[in-house]
Amino acid sequence: IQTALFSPLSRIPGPWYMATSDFWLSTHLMRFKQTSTIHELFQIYGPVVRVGPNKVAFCDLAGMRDVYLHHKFPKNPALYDNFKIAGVDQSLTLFENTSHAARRRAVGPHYTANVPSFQPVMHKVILQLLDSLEAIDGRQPVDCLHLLRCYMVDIVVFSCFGYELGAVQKWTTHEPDHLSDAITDFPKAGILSSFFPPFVWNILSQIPNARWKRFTRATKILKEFVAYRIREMQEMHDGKESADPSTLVERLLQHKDSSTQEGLTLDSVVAETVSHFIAGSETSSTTLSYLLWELCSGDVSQTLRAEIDVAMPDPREIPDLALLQELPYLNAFVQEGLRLHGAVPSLLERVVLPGSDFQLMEYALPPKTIIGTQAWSVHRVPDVFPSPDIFMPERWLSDEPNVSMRVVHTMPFGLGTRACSGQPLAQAALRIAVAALVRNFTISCHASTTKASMTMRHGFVSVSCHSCSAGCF
Ligand code: HEM
Repeated sequence: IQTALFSPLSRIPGPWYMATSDFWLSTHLMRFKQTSTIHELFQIYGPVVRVGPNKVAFCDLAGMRDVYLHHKFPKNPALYDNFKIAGVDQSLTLFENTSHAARRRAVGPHYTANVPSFQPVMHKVILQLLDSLEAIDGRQPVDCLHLLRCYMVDIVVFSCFGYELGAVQKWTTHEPDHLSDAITDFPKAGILSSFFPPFVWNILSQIPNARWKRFTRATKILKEFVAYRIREMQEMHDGKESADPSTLVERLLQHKDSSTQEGLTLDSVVAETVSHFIAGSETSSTTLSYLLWELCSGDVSQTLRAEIDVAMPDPREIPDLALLQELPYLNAFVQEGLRLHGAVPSLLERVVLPGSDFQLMEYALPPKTIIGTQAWSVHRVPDVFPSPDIFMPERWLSDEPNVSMRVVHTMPFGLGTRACSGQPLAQAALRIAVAALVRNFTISCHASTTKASMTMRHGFVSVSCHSCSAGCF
């Protein structure tokens, strides 16, 4: 009664029961439906909805800019602490803006400076993937999400360590790949474990089933892999610093804070690197799977194929990134895929700071209110994106009216200082894979891949609950 009727948030519309307890929203989160539930609430209650005793969701451009760009409110620790790596912060989870800015100075330049130099390896991996598919020759359907995850794992591991893991090769030869499994398991195990006290989770993790044990030990597997490779790199360099660090780990090991001159602890380097494995592989491969799903429809794939056939005369010669980034229909296709199927569609929760005197539309929000918007809803505002549920790359072509308005209404990589640092790598990997696959294959859906099987399930990132849920092609 107190929180529903007498809280400063009681003027904000929303279902009455959601104002009484966070339990209701959690039930949707547990069923991987929080994002679509909040989207439905916007349609019923309007652009500002109270979704918990202390939580407000909104879908409004001015609010979006205010929260993420102007006020730069810190992240809600209750959500983001779940992504700490064995209790250690990484850039996604750092609460406070100053410590985040320092970490970002260590990480950010890696992706802005080095991505073009990763191209030879990205080309090598995608050619291995083409070879594997050619060997199958359309005789059986391919679980694309799994294969594309291997593609991304190979790229992200190379970007972190300069080491070629061979995940796509292992996929081809059916070798077990515990690292790729651990990357997939990590977010699901994180969500599941957050519903139990640690001692109960520890007991559950003792259940004697090999696959279940690996699931519950996902963080440990990732940490051990990263720590081992870091030791190997340190021994290789034998204390010598390379002048121009080309891998993420080298950059993190060399980093010194500009004011204190202190470096990062080894635990922080491990946590930061593990987080890039997870943030980079699952997100990009899910988005790629959805792009393939859209390619199964005739018109889009024909227009894209016509453009790529010209840009890529030799099907085995992947063009330079600079050229791919100039292809208007490929760009529009990727942009539209990120709009409809971006892998982080959910509430990016922030906390209103004391003293900020924050006003969201006509509502004054007290300090410590949790607020956020979600890409899923922002990307479906019908006034900005007519027929929002239809996949229509044409809406991004530069001669279309209102393209610049659409650009400011998109946030697949988040917004402001906390936006995705890996965006240049993701954008490159998406373009290279789409161009190579479209130039070499005709893609069609297996009977098991339906609209229902492709319905997105989302926690914080979109998750696939069984191996085929994001597409057999
Ligand atoms: C299509 C692919 C991707 C999507 C849709 C995506 C989306 C996002 C979003 C929305 C955020 C901000 C989350 C927030 O505000 O809470 C984020 C953060 C982050 N992403 Fe990505 N991401 C993708 C690929 C990647 C890749 C390839 C990497 C690196 C290998 C990466 C590394 C990160 C990191 C380190 C952060 C934390 C940034 C910070 O707070 O400083 N992401 N990503």
